[in-house]
Amino acid sequence: MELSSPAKINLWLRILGRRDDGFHEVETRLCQIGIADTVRIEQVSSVPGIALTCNVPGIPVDESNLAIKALRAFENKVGKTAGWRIHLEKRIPSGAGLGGGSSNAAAILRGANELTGSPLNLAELLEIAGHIGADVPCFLLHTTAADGTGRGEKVVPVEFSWKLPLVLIKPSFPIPTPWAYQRWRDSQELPGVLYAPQICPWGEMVNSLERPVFEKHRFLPALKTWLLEQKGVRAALMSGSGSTMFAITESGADAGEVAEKAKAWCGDTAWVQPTETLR
Ligand SMILES: C[C@@](CO)(OP(=O)(O)O)[C@H](O)COP(=O)(O)OP(=O)(O)OC[C@H]1O[C@@H](n2ccc(N)nc2=O)[C@H](O)[C@@H]1O
Ligand SMILES: Nc1ncnc2c1ncn2[C@@H]1O[C@H](COP(=O)(O)OP(=O)(O)O)[C@@H](O)[C@H]1O
Repeated sequence: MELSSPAKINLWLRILGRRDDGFHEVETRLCQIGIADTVRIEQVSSVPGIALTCNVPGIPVDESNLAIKALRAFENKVGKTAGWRIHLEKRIPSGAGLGGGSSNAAAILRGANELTGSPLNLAELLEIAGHIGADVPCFLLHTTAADGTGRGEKVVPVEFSWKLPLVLIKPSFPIPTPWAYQRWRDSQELPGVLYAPQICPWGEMVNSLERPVFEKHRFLPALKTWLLEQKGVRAALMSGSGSTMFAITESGADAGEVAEKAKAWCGDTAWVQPTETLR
């Protein structure tokens, strides 16, 4: 079975405070976008085991891979094991704040469930997904957008009718999600950088994690400021815990032009990709 595993951006991510369990209470809107991995999953035998391959070196293919974590969690829930083969054809950059690993985990849950006669309902799949990662449940819903609360794992579907042209810019450095959250409370805003919500027809775009991440990675506030000065850019924001910065443009043509300028501005260190939100 072959499944598409889309990336996401966060149109907003507000941290409300730190919880007793060490996680942070958030309010976020996650929107799927037109960049996707391809996940292939098949049952190959009744002898228990998981063989995972991936086209990108550096992505772990051991038990730490979220795709394997998802399949293990699925088997534990249904109480059966089998021999599985999984292949990940990655296009989503890793450590990018685009939910690539989380999306792969959701695709594996969907695929394993379908291949075994759908023993689990959506609520059961969502419950498993929430224990794999905060960004996994949103990819199980039948809408391309979701609002997350709690750790981000409590999701409700959102009918999102905007097809927003985007430019994604991911610098060469990844940002570990735990690091960003842990530094949020004691972080400070840098002078002259826009952190305030950007009021748009599709919502108030803001990301609380910009404050800790921008303190350390000064390239990102400089990039955000530069993007907001470009013709045709309506808004710019970091996605999730970063390092991807995205700009929403007036048109697809503007997105293409800003992408070309961004490649020149960033040099060849960044991954630059025009795309759009799905609806
Ligand atoms: C929820 C867990 C962990 O307790 O499993 P269960 O214990 O229920 O089974 C899951 O592993 C899932 O946590 P985790 O694997 O860390 O993945 P993510 O949700 O992506 O979070 C990564 C890390 O970012 C930080 N984080 C993330 C989200 C959030 N709202 N607040 C945070 O502080 C935490 O340090 C967290 O450990
Ligand atoms: N299937 C996967 N795809 C990508 N990264 C994965 C996967 N499984 C585990 N990882 C690890 O998770 C981290 C990044 O996860 P990813 O979801 O791509 O980034 P983000 O959470 O920032 O969107 C990296 O440390 C990577 O090694």
